[in-house]
Amino acid sequence: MAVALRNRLFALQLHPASLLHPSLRPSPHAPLFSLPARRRRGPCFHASAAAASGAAGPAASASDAARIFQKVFFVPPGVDPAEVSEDMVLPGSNIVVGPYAGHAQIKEVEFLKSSGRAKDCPKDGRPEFAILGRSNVGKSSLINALVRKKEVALTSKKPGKTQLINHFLVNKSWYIVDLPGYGFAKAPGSVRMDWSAFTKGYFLNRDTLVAVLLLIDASVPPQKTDLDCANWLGRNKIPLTLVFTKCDKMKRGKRPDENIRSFQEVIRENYRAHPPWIMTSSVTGLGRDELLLHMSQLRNYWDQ
Ligand SMILES: Nc1nc2c(ncn2[C@@H]2O[C@H](COP(=O)(O)OP(=O)(O)OP(=O)(O)O)[C@@H](O)[C@H]2O)c(=O)[nH]1
Ligand SMILES: [Mg+2]
Repeated sequence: MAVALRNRLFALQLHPASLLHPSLRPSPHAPLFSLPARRRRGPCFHASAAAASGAAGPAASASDAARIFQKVFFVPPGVDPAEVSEDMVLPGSNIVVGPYAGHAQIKEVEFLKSSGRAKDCPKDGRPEFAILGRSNVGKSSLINALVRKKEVALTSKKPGKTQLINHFLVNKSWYIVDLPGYGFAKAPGSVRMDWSAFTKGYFLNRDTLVAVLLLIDASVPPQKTDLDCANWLGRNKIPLTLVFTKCDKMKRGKRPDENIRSFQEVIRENYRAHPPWIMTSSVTGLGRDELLLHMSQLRNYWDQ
């Protein structure tokens, strides 16, 4: 298993996780990792047995370093937590690549429809990823970067550009969903999303939702609205991946990785375990291939 995964990573010309900035490496005090179970279809990605229970499992004979790895990294189904090693982790993330990863490239993408309400969204049963985050965090830009097209999703310097639920059909088989941003208090009432109605109608009832990609602006310190949102998703057992955006930017002398670390420290208080996270930049393409690979393993597992 480990050899196959290593080969796959090598074939993708990814760099080993040892290139992670030291500040992003797991600390011995990092929280246990788990991802909420997928609703209605049984258990989804979860912490290793040892990490979930705190008991000594197969990891008992592993080194301290290996045990820390198993606790802070996202260990997908099909991977024996005791076999996890640094070179199986996607660079700039805490995500281990498992056997469900594959077919990550996007060959074609088409805009399918915009919906004003959750109940108007497509009902064809295809799996989907929702792109969620504050206004201006870079949701539409990330979609364009993922699909490698400039204007598939419309972007703007002004917050509040995306105002409807936009479904993009990828490779005729799954959806990326661009959502309006939250936390844009200045938007006039007519263009402001009714988030309380939306969350009930979409996140809590969308059976085809594989995961939420919660975008966090890494160029600014942790924001309360983002933490509230992450906590809400966690409480409602909706699988999420934290996608840090704008990692190319520096602001107020703070490096993005310091902001990321601060965010993780705060979220740790509310999460029993840490969700998967990944660093990206829509300007430089940082994290693009890695995020697509992660999405492929979530999708393929969901689809089986
Ligand atoms: N430097 C940098 N700028 C970015 C990045 N991603 C987005 N931006 C800029 O941030 C601004 C907002 O980007 P959008 O993609 O429109 O953000 P959004 O989250 O879709 O915004 P709303 O639709 O208003 O909620 C634009 O000016 C983008 O060019 C990034 O990775 N790095
Ligand atoms: Mg947008």
